[in-house]
This record gives sequence, structure tokens and C-alpha cells, in this order.
Amino acid sequence: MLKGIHVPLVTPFGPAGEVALDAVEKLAGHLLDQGAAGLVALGTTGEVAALSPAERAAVVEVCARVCRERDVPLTVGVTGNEPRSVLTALRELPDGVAAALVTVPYFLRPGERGVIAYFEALAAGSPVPLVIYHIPYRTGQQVSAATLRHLGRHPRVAGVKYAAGGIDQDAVDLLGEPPAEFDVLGGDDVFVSPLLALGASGGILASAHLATGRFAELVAAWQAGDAVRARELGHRLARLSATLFAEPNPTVVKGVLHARGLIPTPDVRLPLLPAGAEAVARALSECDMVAVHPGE
Ligand SMILES: O=C(O)C1=N[C@H](C(=O)O)C[C@H](O)C1
Repeated sequence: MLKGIHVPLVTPFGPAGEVALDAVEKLAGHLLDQGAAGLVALGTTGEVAALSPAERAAVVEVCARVCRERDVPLTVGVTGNEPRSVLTALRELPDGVAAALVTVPYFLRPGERGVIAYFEALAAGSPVPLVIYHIPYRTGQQVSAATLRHLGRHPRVAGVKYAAGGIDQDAVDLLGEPPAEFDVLGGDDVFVSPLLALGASGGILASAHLATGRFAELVAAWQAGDAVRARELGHRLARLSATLFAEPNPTVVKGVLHARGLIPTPDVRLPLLPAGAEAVARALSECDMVAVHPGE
């Protein structure tokens, strides 16, 4: 269901600190023009924790409109770690949302049986398919390939955003025998190329705000079996991602998008602080090395 590159949108802020909805709309259209297969609203990259409920709803509304007009899927991040409030949020999603990206319950460390019970409860009541966000270095909860395979057989579980911090044994195991109709999407920007080589169907990557077409080309090259092209491009994009993640995400991405005139300010909300000028300059120069056309 979710193939190719899906960009987890930053939330641009205006000079007075307000959410710049016109910039959300422009950026969303630009990324789809550049080759993104879909968008993700309210991810970590969107600074979801720093947005009010009204701001979140407004961002989703704009993204849903753009995605509807382009006939591409919109995935929405839904945060929480107990099923009742997460189910309420899932039921409040507007029409036209293709899937919800739901984080493995964080901080509590409920164990894998708890993770299974949690996602089964959500899947039973969710109006939209779920994409499990597996990111143990943020949640504190390991999830094995066996657990993901078990959950992946549920008709309401569409895939996993796999962000284990590298290519681990579970990634190899899962992609060696994935459930039918279950998409594995790379969520660690620097490791997306090797994950695609193992058979992932795409990625949800903050880095793909830049060089979007190149990331799409990377997916296509691995899927076409063009390992020479894919390996070379993968190395270049990994260098770009490393510079974009040199400071906490999405600070450098926002700095670069602002320098390129794609968002009105590079501002982020606390506890994030804007990226340093040197980090932004390094990332800009890496973008130019990957681009086919200047400013791409
Ligand atoms: O918001 C997201 O989705 C992503 N978040 C990750 C993070 O901030 O660690 C990075 C990934 O590229 C997408």
C-alpha cells in the first residue's frame, strides 16, 4: 500500500511563531512535484509534540487537501502510548487519510506481548490501516521480526516504519520472509539504501525534503535490480542524510529549506533550538553534490 518515498513534512513557522499553513501547502506540492509518492503529516519531523490540537488539525487539513488533489496517500502520525486515547485520535482523523503512523508504546516498555495486544486493540477499532513505527532508541521497546510478522498478518496493519538505528538481525529476518501485503519502509535515513537492498518497499525520510527525486531514483534502482547505480546513489544520499542529521531533526532540514526559500523561517519550537550556520552550510553543500540541477 505504501511504496516509494514518503516525506514526513516539517511544520514551517512564520515570523511571529505561527504555523505557516500557506508554506505547508507550497512545500507539500513541491515535494510531490519532485517525486515523493506520498506525505506524512505530524511525524517527529513535524514537531508534533510542540503543536496545539488546533494547529495539528489545520496541518492535517491542508495536507489532506493537497494529497487528495494529487491522488497520493497521506499518512498521519498519531502519538500516545495507551490505546483509549490513541483510538480516539484515530477515529477523529478526517476522511481521505490513507494510513496512521503509530509509534510502539514508548517509555512504559510493556514487552513484546504487550506490544502485540496494544496493536491488536488499535487495529480492531481503527478506521484506517496502521503503520507501526518501530524506533527502539526513542521508545525503549525492542520489537522482534517475529512480532512484526505476527502483527503484519492483521488485515488492518499495512506496514512498519523500520528505524532500529541500523541494519539489525531482525531487519534481515523480517525482510527474508515478510507477511503478504505488508510494507517495510526505511525510517533511518542513513540506512535506507541497505534496507531497500534487502527488499524494503520505500522510506519515510526527513532527508527527502531535499534531493527528493534522487531518493525516488534510489528506490527505483534497487527495485529494478540496478545494484551499481543504487549503491553509488545510496552512498551519496547517506552522506547527505548524515549532514542533515548532524543536529537534532528537523533543525538542519529546516535551515536548508529556509536557505532555499522553501519555508519562511528556519524556526523550531522548544526544546529544539535552530541549527548552527555551519551545519546548515555543510548540508547545503552536500545537497548541491547530489543534485542534478542546482538548487534541486
Ligand atoms: O518524522 C518522521 O517520520 C521521521 N523522524 C525521524 C526522526 O526524527 O528520528 C527521522 C525520519 O527521517 C523520519
